[in-house]
Amino acid sequence: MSKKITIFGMHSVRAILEQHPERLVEVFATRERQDKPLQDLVSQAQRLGLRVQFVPKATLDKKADNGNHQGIAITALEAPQLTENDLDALCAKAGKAALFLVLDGVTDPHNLGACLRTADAAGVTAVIAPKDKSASLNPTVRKVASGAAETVPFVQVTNLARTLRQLQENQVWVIGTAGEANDSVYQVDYTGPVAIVMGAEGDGMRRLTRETCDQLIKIPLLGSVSSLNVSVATGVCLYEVVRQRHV
Ligand SMILES: C[S@@+](CC[C@H](N)C(=O)[O-])C[C@H]1O[C@@H](n2cnc3c(N)ncnc32)[C@H](O)[C@@H]1O
Repeated sequence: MSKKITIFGMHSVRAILEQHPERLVEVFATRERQDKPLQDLVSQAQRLGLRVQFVPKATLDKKADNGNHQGIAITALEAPQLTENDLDALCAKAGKAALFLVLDGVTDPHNLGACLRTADAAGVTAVIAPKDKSASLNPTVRKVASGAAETVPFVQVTNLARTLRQLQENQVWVIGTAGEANDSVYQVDYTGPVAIVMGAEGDGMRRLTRETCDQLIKIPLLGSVSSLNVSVATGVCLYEVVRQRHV
């Protein structure tokens, strides 16, 4: 039986209503807000046959752990957990278009949420992260992801270096990112199946992760800072892939 989770905020709730209505258990909306976007979402839930419970704002504040719920929260069944066992099938299904975002130890929920949001926008096949020492899909991540945590497959693996080798066996070219790399993000051909590996906020990629990559790339930095925020760097890399594949 799947665990029940709380999801809040208009975008995240809409993503579940539209993409996974079968996972919905309960819907709570605030009595205090009557605006049209919220009413539309409530009507959408009611059309699905769900009973919407109208509750005081304080009840939603508590459910969202004081996060910005925008007047709506739901209880939903957690999506089935994906692991390394699912990767071969994901590679086979995506074929040449496979695009993986690998996060080696991103621990800040806001960064994970922002990476998922960008991954969704860029058409990523799946986001991969190690089970340990990484942020997991908590309510803050889901809210920051703006619905993307409900749409992008999130694969949690036991051993990241082994997972990168598994991707390589599936003909995926594994590209690590590091400020001191020789090649620029703009010099690589991303038209075949690729995985882009991002490092942790503080230390970057771990040694074994870095050594397993087929190639390392840097994003040129022209000012005085020594690195970009990991979610910003993710956006730069993924959108170079999008530019090459779709523009
Ligand atoms: C805040 S940085 C980590 C900085 C860390 N001190 C290091 O040396 O990698 C977090 C991650 O964002 C990505 N990143 C940030 N700036 C980058 C750059 N200029 N080129 C390539 N990747 C970058 C890398 O994935 C990096 O591991």
